[in-house]
Amino acid sequence: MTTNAALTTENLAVTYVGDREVDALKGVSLEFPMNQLTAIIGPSGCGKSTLLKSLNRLHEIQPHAEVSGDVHLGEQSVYNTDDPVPEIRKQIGYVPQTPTALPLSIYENVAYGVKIHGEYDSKEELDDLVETYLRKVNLWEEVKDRLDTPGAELSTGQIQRLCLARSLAVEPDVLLCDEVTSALDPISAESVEETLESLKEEYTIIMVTHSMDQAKRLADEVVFLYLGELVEANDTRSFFENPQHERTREFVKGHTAVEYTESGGVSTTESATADR
Ligand SMILES: Nc1ncnc2c1ncn2[C@@H]1O[C@H](COP(=O)(O)OP(=O)(O)OP(=O)(O)O)[C@@H](O)[C@H]1O
Repeated sequence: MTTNAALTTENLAVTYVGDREVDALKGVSLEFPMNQLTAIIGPSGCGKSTLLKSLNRLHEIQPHAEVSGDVHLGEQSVYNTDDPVPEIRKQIGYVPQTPTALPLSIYENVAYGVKIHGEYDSKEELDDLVETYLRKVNLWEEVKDRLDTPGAELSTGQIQRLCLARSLAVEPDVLLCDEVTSALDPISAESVEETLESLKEEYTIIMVTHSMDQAKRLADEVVFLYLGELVEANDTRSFFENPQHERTREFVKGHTAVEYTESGGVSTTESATADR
């Protein structure tokens, strides 16, 4: 990967210490290049969401998650810092899988974070910001005549783009996207993909996806995890056309599945899927 990294992880490990101890992430060191879209892929349960959420300490809202190692945003440590967590999450935004509008108008959904952080001087400036970010996510033309109506009245795909606009409006350095198209119908998913495509030149985006087709279409870089370990990180073309590791080759050609056994261990199987 390139040395022009927006975000780096150093030996990042996450263990869930609830009823059953799970080493969900095992010492992952990675660089996420600036102004590129990186897709995190791998079989179910391999730690994709855990990695994504640990990048802005979102896993901390779950009980029983222990972390070691560190994440750096540029030179700044995400874990060894006195900065309040909301400030970190402003710099490293997160868009969840399920599109959820705040119980506010379309306008206020976008303005929400900007108002909380107090980063505007006048109503005109806020109006401009709302328009700018609705345009960035290709939603302005669809909603400009009904900005005062509830965000929740939009379609699911529109709400997901509204969520993107809300995250972008606080000007994050990095945007984390957790399977942001998986809850959408194909047409809405396509419009969100088009939005991500248009944003990736300007933003550092890190996206978890189950779809290898989507990773091929959208990603500049691909990170492949397997049972909590980093197997391979490479540019998308090299990753799919010339995988360096046998495990990657197996996944790319057959889609490795992981199943948990009754004793709590894991077994692996190969199965062809339509999702490639
Ligand atoms: N809160 C939790 N408590 C205990 N174990 C957890 C918790 N969250 C995740 N895990 C376990 O950690 C491992 C990694 O989970 P994670 O959700 O990160 O994987 P994933 O690759 O995102 O999975 P999927 O593709 O199915 O969404 C799995 O074994 C999962 O069961």
